Amino acid sequence: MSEEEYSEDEDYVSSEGEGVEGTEEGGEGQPAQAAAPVLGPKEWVGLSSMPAATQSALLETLGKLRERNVNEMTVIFIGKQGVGKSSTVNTLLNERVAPSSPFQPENVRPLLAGRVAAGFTLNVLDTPGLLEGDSVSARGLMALRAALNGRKVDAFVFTDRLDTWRVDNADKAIFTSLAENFGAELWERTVLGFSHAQTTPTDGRPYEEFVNARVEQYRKAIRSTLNMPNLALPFALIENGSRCKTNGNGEKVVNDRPWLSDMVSTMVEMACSKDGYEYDHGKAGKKLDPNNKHKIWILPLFLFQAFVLRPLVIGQIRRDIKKADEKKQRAAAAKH
Ligand SMILES: Nc1nc2c(ncn2[C@@H]2O[C@H](COP(=O)(O)OP(=O)(O)OP(=O)(O)O)[C@@H](O)[C@H]2O)c(=O)[nH]1
Repeated sequence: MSEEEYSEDEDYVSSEGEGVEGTEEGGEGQPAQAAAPVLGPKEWVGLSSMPAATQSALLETLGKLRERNVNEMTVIFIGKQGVGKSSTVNTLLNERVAPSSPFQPENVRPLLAGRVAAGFTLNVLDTPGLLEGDSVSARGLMALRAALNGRKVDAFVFTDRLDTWRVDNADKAIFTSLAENFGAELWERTVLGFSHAQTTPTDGRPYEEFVNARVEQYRKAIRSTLNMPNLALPFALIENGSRCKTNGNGEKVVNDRPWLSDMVSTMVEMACSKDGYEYDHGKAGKKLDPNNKHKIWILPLFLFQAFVLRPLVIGQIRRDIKKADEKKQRAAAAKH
């Protein structure tokens, strides 16, 4: 299996190299083991086995960036567990770079795969799920931070399933957490990716209407949770299942549209419309450290204790001692 893993020093590390270890997360989002040797991105071999129509559509779309003298695009898949992030990375590169399984969700991630075609480098990052039980996963956030550190990201693909209708409090907690830890800028560069898109609406309504309703539900939830009513949040449909329909050109289609080239086109539009996202380590690092949470109160509390509470308590003790002494003296005087 050809698999590349993320290295903190912004390089591409192939697990096929000699003595290369995984990048299991250590504390503070740092990989526990240094990975070596360092290799450059590999040729995008999976592209050549895609249908010719998909190949030319992808090269034409990526060519829009080349026209702007941009030779690289970095996209990162984020979202809950089991929503299809790894599968989409694999489908996009047409290579099994990210292990995807319904039973073993906790793979070594973040994972970076850099692939070069016609002088253009496509960097794709897969990250662990952002939910742990009912709460936002600190491990997931740290892995995302490790993936973002020192890297310019052109588009985030916030992935979820098209065929589930829930956007619950846990989802909203993820929206908020991402904004708090990585800035609202992350959401301004986010494409909503809906997997399991080859589905039949259960209520019998037309497919497009069904898709629009799900997309609008999601957008509304994110915009209102973050109080960002003007977030664009373009969307892409994804179908990684082996039963995905194909058109006459052999391209995988959803609702008669070749979804893979449509998805890449949406990513490229995002990359063209905004400067790449750069993570502010100092700012966000503090948020992720639970020990920093209440540090701001340490000094005021100390001063309050030293200059207000302590004198008050000592004063009260002295008064009590004085009162007790006076009482004793009065009792002794009464005896005589
Ligand atoms: N039918 C269908 N199945 C999908 C699709 N995307 C993913 N799956 C399946 O859903 C399961 C989970 O997919 P993954 O790609 O591992 O999901 P993930 O988001 O990477 O999950 P974690 O590793 O838990 O973070 C796998 O069994 C996939 O085969 C899709 O678009 N359609």
